Amino acid sequence: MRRPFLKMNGLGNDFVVWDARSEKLALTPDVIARLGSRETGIGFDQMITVERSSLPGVDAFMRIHNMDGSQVDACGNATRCIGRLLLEESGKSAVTIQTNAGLLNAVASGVPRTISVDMGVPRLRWDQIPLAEEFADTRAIELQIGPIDDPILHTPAVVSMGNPHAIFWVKDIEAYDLAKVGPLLEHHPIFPEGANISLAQFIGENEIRVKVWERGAGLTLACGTGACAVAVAAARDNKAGRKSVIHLPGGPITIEWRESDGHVIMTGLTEVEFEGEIDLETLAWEKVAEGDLALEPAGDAA
Ligand SMILES: N[C@@H](CCC[C@H](N)C(=O)O)C(=O)O
Repeated sequence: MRRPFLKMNGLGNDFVVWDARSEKLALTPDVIARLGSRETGIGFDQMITVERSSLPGVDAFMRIHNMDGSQVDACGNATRCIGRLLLEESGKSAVTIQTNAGLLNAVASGVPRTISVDMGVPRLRWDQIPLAEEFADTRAIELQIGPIDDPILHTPAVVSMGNPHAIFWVKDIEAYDLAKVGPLLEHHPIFPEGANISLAQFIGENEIRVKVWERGAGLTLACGTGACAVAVAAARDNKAGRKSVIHLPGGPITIEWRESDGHVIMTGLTEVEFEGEIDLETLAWEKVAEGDLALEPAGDAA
């Protein structure tokens, strides 16, 4: 059985997107991991399945799997990509996407291929992250790796954007081997559901350089929820204002933690890489059309 898919990315954080609104699709974690492998499969950081939502007024439900086959509740970059597809398809000025982390609204930003998503209210209590033990203040929790008297990394801020994030403030993000320390921190017992691990460095007023080791996916070029979590952690600690530009390896993303209602608004670029088709029995796949095929021509990003 051949099935079409789209390959998209948000600032280089890449996805295979299935439209399962009229024809259901259920892949096992093992098949997802095989498809996600850049050696043997299509290769992606996350797999997104767009399904019908049963909620009135909601445009679609978005199911998210990491490349290792695990299902998760939130993915910022993919929400912008799916928001763009639904906006272009419907011609509406705003769409609502149901996720397991809540309902998220997406609008076109006015800049070609650049979408703004209301990511909702960050969750800051220890049991919402979740953490394995109680911390009254989640701006800097007691956690360190490396020698006790000379830790490599210590006292991260923790934030949930529907998924768990730990943020380590450092002077120079390049001074750390995130591929080495990321897996240790992702699976640290303080995080019962694992965590996405960010290194964050101030490079100017409200300008932060960030690298993310993603739970279930490893180092990615960008993590949208990671960028939101960093911006919230910075503003919460008075290290930055309510609006920051987060510079990820894949490019910049603007995050505003809105004063009026505490919602986090994420604005950044999306890209359609190609359309493909796959035989779901053999997993043999091919590209059928390349390039950013959707409506708007390329332009400068925000
Ligand atoms: N790339 C994402 C986050 C995807 C999920 C994450 N790896 C997790 O396990 O929570 C983003 O753009 O937010």
